[in-house]
Amino acid sequence: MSTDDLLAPHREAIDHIDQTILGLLNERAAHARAIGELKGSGVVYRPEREAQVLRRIQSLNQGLLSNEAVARLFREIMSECLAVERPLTITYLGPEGTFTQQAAMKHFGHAAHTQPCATIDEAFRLVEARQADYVVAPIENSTEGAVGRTLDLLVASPLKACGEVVLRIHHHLLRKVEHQDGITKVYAHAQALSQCHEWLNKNLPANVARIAVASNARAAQLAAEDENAVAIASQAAAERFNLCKLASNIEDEPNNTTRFLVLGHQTTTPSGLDKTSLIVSAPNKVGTVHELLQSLSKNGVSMTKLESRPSKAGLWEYVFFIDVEGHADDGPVHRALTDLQEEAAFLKIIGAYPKAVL
Ligand SMILES: C=C(O[C@@H]1C=C(C(=O)O)C=C[C@H]1O)C(=O)O
Repeated sequence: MSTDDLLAPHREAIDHIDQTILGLLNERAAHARAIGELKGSGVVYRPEREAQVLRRIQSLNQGLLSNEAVARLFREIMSECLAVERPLTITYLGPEGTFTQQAAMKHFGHAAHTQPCATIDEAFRLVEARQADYVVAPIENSTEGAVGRTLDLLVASPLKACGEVVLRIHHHLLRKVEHQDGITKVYAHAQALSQCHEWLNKNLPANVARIAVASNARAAQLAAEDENAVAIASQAAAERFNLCKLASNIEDEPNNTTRFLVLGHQTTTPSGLDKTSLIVSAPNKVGTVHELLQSLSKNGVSMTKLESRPSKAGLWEYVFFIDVEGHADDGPVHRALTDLQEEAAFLKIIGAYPKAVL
C-alpha cells in the first residue's frame, strides 16, 4: 500500500472530527451570544470566568496535547466567542510589534482589536475616557525591575487592574541585510539595551553607537530605513519590518520575563486563584514599613512583590507597590486591608484579579 493509501483513513477521520468541532464551536458561540444578550449593556469580558475555563480545561486534559497548548487553543476560542458578544479594543504602547502588543494578544486572543498609542499615558487616557475597553501596560521585568511610568500612572488613574499577563521576552539582533559588516549603530528600547549589554559587549565592535528609542518596534522601523543600523527587537517586529535575524535570543538572562497589568473600569470577583495589587504610603518615621508589612503577615497573607518609589509629594517620601496572594474580597486579604487602612497614610487598591494562566 502507498503512503497516500495509509494516510487516507486518518485524513478521513480528521475531516469528520473537524466537522464535529466546527459544529460545537458554533454552538458554543451561540451560547456566548445568548450570554451577551443577558448582560445587556453591561461588561461582557469576565476575566475570572475566563481563568476558570482555562484552568478547568487544563485539569481535564489527559491527551497528547500539552496543558499549555490546550490553554492557547481555548484562549482563542474564548476570544472569538467574546467577539460575538462584542469585540474589545485594547490599548498599548505602540507601534505595532511591541512586546506589549504580544502580551495583549496573549491575554485577549486574536479577535480583540489592539490599538497602538504613542505613550503609556495615552493608552491609559483612552480607556479612562471610555474610547477603548482595556489597557495592557508593562509593570516589571525580571532583569530590569519596575517600569516607572506605569507605576506613576497607577497612583492617580481611576482604572482598576482586572488581569495580569506574564510574557517570556526574547530579543533578536535584526538588520535589513544578512551580514555583520559596516554596522555603525544599534537601536533599541533602553530596557532592551541593558538586558542585552553583555552580549553587545562581546559581539559588536566598541565603536557601534547604542541608541535608545521609544520602543523595540520603533528600533526595528529605524533599522529597516538604514542599512548601517541594527535593532534589538522581537520576532513580531522582525516580521513586521521584514528584517533578517543576525542573532537570536541575545538577552543576557535566559529567563527574562515581563509582567503586565490589564486595566479597565470593572472590579473582578474571586476566581479561586487570585492576586491583589495595592499602593500604600506611610509617614516617614522609623518602623512604619515594618508595621505595614505586619498587617499582612498577622493575617496570613503572603506578599509576592514589594516595590518602593519616591512619592511626588515630598522629598524622600516613598510609596510602596505591594502584590499579595488572594482576592481583596477573600477573608484574610480583606482583614489585612482593613488593618492596613489604619496604619497607612494612603491606601489604594489597584485591583484584584486572577493569576495569569497562560
Ligand atoms: C461567555 C461569556 O462571556 C465571555 C466569554 C467567555 C467564554 O467564551 O467562555 C467567558 C467569559 C467572558 O469573557 C461568559 O461571561 O460566560
